Amino acid sequence: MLTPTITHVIFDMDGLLLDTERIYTLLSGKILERYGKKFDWPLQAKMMGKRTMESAQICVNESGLAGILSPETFVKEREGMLQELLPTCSLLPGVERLVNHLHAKGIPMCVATASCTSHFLLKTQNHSKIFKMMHHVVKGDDPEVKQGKPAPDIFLAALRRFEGIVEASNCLVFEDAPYGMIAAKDAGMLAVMVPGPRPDVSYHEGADQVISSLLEFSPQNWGLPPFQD
Ligand SMILES: O=P(O)(O)OC[C@@H](O)CO
Ligand SMILES: [Mg+2]
Repeated sequence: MLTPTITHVIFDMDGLLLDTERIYTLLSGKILERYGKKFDWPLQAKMMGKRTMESAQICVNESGLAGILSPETFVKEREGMLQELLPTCSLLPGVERLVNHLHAKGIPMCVATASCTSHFLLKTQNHSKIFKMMHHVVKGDDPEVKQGKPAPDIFLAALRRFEGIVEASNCLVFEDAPYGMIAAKDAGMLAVMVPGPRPDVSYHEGADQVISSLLEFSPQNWGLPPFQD
């Protein structure tokens, strides 16, 4: 295969840069338990990458709680626990090494996350060094993002905010979620999936490469400068 020429990188955030999906899983499970329901991976896969109210609506509907638990109540019951736990999130393996490397080599990078601004601030408050290296961040509540993932809007908005004219085909997206993968591919970009600890390969559909963590990523395979170490 010809080595692609990647000139720009777009990072998803939850479950890709930060280990926040475990917090969402824990809290969604806690709330559903109160209503005698279980939170499982197929449901999580439908929620990952979705914006707050969209993911709450999916959770309530798919758990058969429509009419019993409203998405607004679900979000309200979860909010207090999120405020407490989100600032405790850590960087996922390989993030610091890759972001520092690309920054040192002058590769423009940005973040495209379904996270709303208030949650973004909680999640990143202890990781400013990493996020300072991003050229820009597009969040789920950005006015330009009409539709959330799996629509390509957020990645197209991220593309437009780089300096100069950048081709989607020269952009590499890193994502953990099936809907995020669809969004990246529909935006005309190349995409590496880091699916996290889940065995079900059916969710890897459409990825140009699947790796178990960013520690496995080889920049030179994408036309990016190789690691020195
Ligand atoms: O950062 P991403 O993975 O787009 O998702 C955030 C969203 O799942 C949390 O509300
Ligand atoms: Mg994600």
